Amino acid sequence: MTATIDTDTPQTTSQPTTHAGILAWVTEVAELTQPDAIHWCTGSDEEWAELTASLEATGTFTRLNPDVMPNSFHAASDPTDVARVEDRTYICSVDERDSGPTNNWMDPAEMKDLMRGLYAGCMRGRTMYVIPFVMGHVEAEKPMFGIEVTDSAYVTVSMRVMARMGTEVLSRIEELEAAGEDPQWVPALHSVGMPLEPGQADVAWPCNDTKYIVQFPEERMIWSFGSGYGGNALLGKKCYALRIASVMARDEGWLAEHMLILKLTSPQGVTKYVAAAFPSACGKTNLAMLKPTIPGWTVEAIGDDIAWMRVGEDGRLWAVNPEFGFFGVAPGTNEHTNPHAMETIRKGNSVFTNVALTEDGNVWWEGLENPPARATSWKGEPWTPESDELSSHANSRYCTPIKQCSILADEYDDPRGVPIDAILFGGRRKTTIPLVTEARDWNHGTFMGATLSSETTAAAVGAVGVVRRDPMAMLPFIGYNAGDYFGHWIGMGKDHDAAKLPKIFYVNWFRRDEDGGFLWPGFGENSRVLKWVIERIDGQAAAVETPIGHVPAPGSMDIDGLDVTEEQLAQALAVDPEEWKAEIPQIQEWFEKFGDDLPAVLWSELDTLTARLDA
Ligand SMILES: Nc1nc2c(ncn2[C@@H]2O[C@H](COP(=O)(O)OP(=O)(O)OP(=O)(O)O)[C@@H](O)[C@H]2O)c(=O)[nH]1
Ligand SMILES: O=C([O-])CC(=O)C(=O)O
Ligand SMILES: [Mn+2]
Repeated sequence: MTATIDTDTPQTTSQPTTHAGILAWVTEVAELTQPDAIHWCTGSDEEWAELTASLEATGTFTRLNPDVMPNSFHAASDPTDVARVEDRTYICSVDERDSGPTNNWMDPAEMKDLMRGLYAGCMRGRTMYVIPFVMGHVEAEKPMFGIEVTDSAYVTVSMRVMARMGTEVLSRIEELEAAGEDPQWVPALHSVGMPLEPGQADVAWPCNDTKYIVQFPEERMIWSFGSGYGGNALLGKKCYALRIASVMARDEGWLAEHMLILKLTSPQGVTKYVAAAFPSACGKTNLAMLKPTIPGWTVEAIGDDIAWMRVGEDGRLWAVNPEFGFFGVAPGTNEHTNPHAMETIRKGNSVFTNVALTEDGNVWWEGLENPPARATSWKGEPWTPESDELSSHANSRYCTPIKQCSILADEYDDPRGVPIDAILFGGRRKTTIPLVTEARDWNHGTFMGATLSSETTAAAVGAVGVVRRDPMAMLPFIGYNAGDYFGHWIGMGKDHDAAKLPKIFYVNWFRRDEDGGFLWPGFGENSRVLKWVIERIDGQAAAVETPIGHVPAPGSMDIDGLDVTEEQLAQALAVDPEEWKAEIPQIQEWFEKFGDDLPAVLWSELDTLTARLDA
């Protein structure tokens, strides 16, 4: 289907669209980037077979043993291209003020000049793939279309797992056009930035030391260069569904958030929906697929990374997961921590990046059961359990179709989504933050989100374990001025009946004792916290009022059969006024960054907290 020929005009698979705007843009990109061939993606199984075979041929993919991981592949990245690059990520708004103090900014015209220089001829010797995709449902009231153009077959294969894509999407765009509507689509340009000269052999993981991940918020446009890593290159995910969508959400009165969505059913058959924002590699996937340890409770997954939430006619906040797959952290995933993820993965049709490859054609990573006697590490070196180095990168990932998840809730397929009862904010903090705290009201909950702090993880390039403010777990993903973003959150409570909006809670699974051990066992045991949250909403569980909000009253949390001492639980739940007083100047410094753009309500919340701690 895709032919590679050496002429000035790229060979194109049969022209699949009559859409003038899309054709014009694809032509413009091809003229700039000079690919050898253009491939319009259909999303078919044949195309998957063709692309994965070509990735095997270039050494990017190793096919796994079909008896253990059917139709699945191992990939190892260049060792320098393993995570999101936050210092190379830009919000190029027309006005610098609109990108705010938490984003990198460059004048859009200047950035385009610079990047056109990088893109010029950058696809020489390669095929340019055109991926029509939709984030969310094609049948949504206003479908959120995108066209990603990329010179990476790895990205194309991964996009097929992570988003609804292909002919079906293009047909829907054309159909809406024909009906006289004006379907919007986000142009998303990606290149690994490594052209091939005639005769030059390719490498398994092409990329470029120069990287730019750029959002043009007013134009709703994305330009990415130099990286093949998920969050930098699968442009439907962080770039569109969070950065660009957060701008759309601000303008249109909804929320685009870094949140999981789960459905919780009690032994009495009462159903609740919970959304939770934790920073990257801080437990969203694990909570979304939780296997409760308390009898009679069930969790079904709806999403593990992104939630788009709109207030419905009933005044409630309705959430959809715009994605189609899981791009999950591999290390630490096992039969105990996340049995449902393991079951999902074992069905195959997956891409594993930067994990170890075993001699029998399987994958392995730190934390998984049954370490192999010998394996090849993610760096391509021989590895044994005695090796000093890790077998897998700390941010190694599996990319797996969501439909394979046996606990996927039926509501996942409903374009209206689900009405959210509770929002959890959470981070990775060794001290200070209790296991669970309930906000007094929407504004207090927004304050909790706006001051959320967490230790940095391997999901982004840079130091790991450094505490930083990560508001609503969205620090790297807010596509505009974070001060305005806080204002938008406050506004949601003002413009709507706050009583019908979700109740907000702050959780911390990561608090430690003096010896550095976790005070709370986490994973399936987090169902006990979810139960308390639901019982608070229903007015059943008791709480104690503290300066920072309501925490579980002694005896109010179900700890039946839990292997935790009273002392440990008390420590996990403790509110230490001295620790909190030490937070105040840090929060103050954080808020000062935003100057006059910080909503006054948040300053009042800080004053209230300070006064309560002093009382
Ligand atoms: N101690 C403890 N660790 C947890 C818990 N839940 C998750 N983790 C650890 O958190 C890390 C990654 O969590 P994920 O669920 O994959 O993270 P995520 O929030 O989905 O991350 P992104 O995909 O990067 O947005 C792994 O190292 C897990 O072992 C928990 O309840 N307790
Ligand atoms: O973006 C990625 O590559 C993975 C992810 O979910 C995150 O970092 O939050
Ligand atoms: Mn994420």
